[in-house]
Amino acid sequence: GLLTDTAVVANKKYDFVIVGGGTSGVIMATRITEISKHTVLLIEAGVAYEDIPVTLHAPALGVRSGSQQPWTWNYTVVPQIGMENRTFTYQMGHNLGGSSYVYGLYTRGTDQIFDKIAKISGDNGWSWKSLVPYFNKAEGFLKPPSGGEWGPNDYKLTDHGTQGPFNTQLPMYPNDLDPLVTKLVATEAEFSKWNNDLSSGKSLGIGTSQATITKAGTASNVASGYLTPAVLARKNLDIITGVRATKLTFKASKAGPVASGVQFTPSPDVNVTTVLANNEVILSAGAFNTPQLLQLSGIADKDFLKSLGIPVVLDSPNVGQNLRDHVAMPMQWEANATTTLDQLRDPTFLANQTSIWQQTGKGILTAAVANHLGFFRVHPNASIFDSQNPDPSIGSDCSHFEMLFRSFITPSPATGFFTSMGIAFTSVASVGNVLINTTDPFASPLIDPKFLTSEVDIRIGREAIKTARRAYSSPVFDGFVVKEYGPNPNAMTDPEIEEMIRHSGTTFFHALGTAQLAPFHADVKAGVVNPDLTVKGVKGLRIVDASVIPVLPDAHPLAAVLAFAERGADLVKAAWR
Ligand SMILES: Cc1cc2nc3c(=O)[nH]c(=O)nc-3n(C[C@H](O)[C@H](O)[C@H](O)COP(=O)(O)OP(=O)(O)OC[C@H]3O[C@@H](n4cnc5c(N)ncnc54)[C@H](O)[C@@H]3O)c2cc1C
Repeated sequence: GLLTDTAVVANKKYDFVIVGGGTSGVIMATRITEISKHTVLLIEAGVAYEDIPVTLHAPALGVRSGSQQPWTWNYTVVPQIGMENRTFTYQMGHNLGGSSYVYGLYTRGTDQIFDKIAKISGDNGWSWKSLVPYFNKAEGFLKPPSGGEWGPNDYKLTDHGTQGPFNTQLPMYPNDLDPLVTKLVATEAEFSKWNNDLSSGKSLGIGTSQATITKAGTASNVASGYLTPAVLARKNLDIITGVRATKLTFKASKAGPVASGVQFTPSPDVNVTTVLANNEVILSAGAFNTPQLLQLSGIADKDFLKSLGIPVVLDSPNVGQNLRDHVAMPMQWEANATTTLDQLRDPTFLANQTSIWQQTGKGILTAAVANHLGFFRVHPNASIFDSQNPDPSIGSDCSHFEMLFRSFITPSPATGFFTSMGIAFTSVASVGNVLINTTDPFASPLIDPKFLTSEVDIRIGREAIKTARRAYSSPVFDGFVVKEYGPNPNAMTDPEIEEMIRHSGTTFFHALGTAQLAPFHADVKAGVVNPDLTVKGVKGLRIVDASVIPVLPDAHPLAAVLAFAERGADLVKAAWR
């Protein structure tokens, strides 16, 4: 059941103790407890699903949930040397359901990414073909009504799951941009590649987005999707929220350290409670907190641990390294429109729409982050790659950047209506890290994506911005797009555009890779976990979350995280048959 009292679980033993009730942790807990002999405790630091205000489950409002809330971690990255030493906030989910709820686009990425992961790990189970059943297992795609409402072609499903707990669907709320994007595809050669299904494994081209929205018009969330009343009623599953895991405990064995349990506490001034794991401790605390917890527990580079006075349990130099993330660059234009989401800044309009949404699950509050998006490679004539700056994309089908056609900007200025192009650099060369600088488990780890420290990322970004401007300068948008608004419409030359990127770039919130997987035969110098996600050099410890994914998909990564967790659960079931 759902617990909040630490006394209930103190000194109890479970077969599996899962740390982090986010995207991956919820899936792990749900799937493992399908086997009735396995007992599971899921520990979540953040708030219960019910404690997220109801209106934030409206897709268009969740987007605006912002930082400094009980349901987000409110992290800030360290000053970014590639970004004029700026910092920016990083709102990882701090709630049962984790980061699955905070935004809302579903994209699986290009097949070559997963085939590369299979190659790196020496495990064909991580290939695109092997993962499709796991993508499908998680996904509950709500089929669009037949007919050609979305895009120039009828929407054709390739291989999607329709029975899974995590709902996806085509956008529920059309906007003024939709017919214009369709026309752009039909009339402009550069943008003529239409993609019927951006999640087919081939992602290049413009297509209708797949949004993480439920049938009821709420934002999809693993907590509401997986943790049904029947699952919550399972006798072999306990979930405790509002408590933070502070350390893993170990016992010695001939074969090396064995993870034996987890210490946790609701706040720094309350003594820790220890809970023991018969079979495994599973870390699903996400790309920042999983490496933090490993480091606090003595699993990291030994010299680094010694510098902080932490006893070394295992010298594992890659813990916290290989942080990968997408740079985001929002480009904004004034629009000759009255129906963009900017309307929501009017309190009366917002109140009316909130009531419509609450009563019917419909209306503008069901609007997706973007109704159309496109994945692109840089123009072949751009010749931006050379021996010093090789192409960072994983394969020739992978995108270099993405453009989201959006019918609003955030924060919305006091007056006026806007349209924007959410740009992400989807093939990124810069690599960062997440390292603690204190033994205080309540302190934030130092999050350093090292954005724009690779020259090639700037070059790709410049091409992306020029491409976005070419798109919105098409005559197709005459009468709708008025003029460029931000972040710097005067940045025209390459050095000016570079300055704009360094000055205004931020994250697309797609961090992963900080406990990357490596082949079974390779030691800790190659990676943190084995292909079955067990931690190298320790027994009884597994990591299942975004941290293990060694290559950043050229897409929004939630779909990949869902698939990794679904397979991760099968790997656990197979190991403890
Ligand atoms: C703002 C934002 C927007 C995003 N938008 C999209 C999008 O539109 N499309 C997309 O595909 N992807 C998106 N992503 C990325 C995607 O959501 C993540 O990659 C994915 O959810 C990560 O899953 P996870 O299981 O690794 O971690 P999470 O889902 O973050 O789960 C980790 C959980 O562990 C808990 N936890 C952490 N430390 C502790 C501890 N010490 N003790 C107990 N519990 C702990 C956290 O509170 C959290 O609930 C977005 C991410 C963010 C942050």
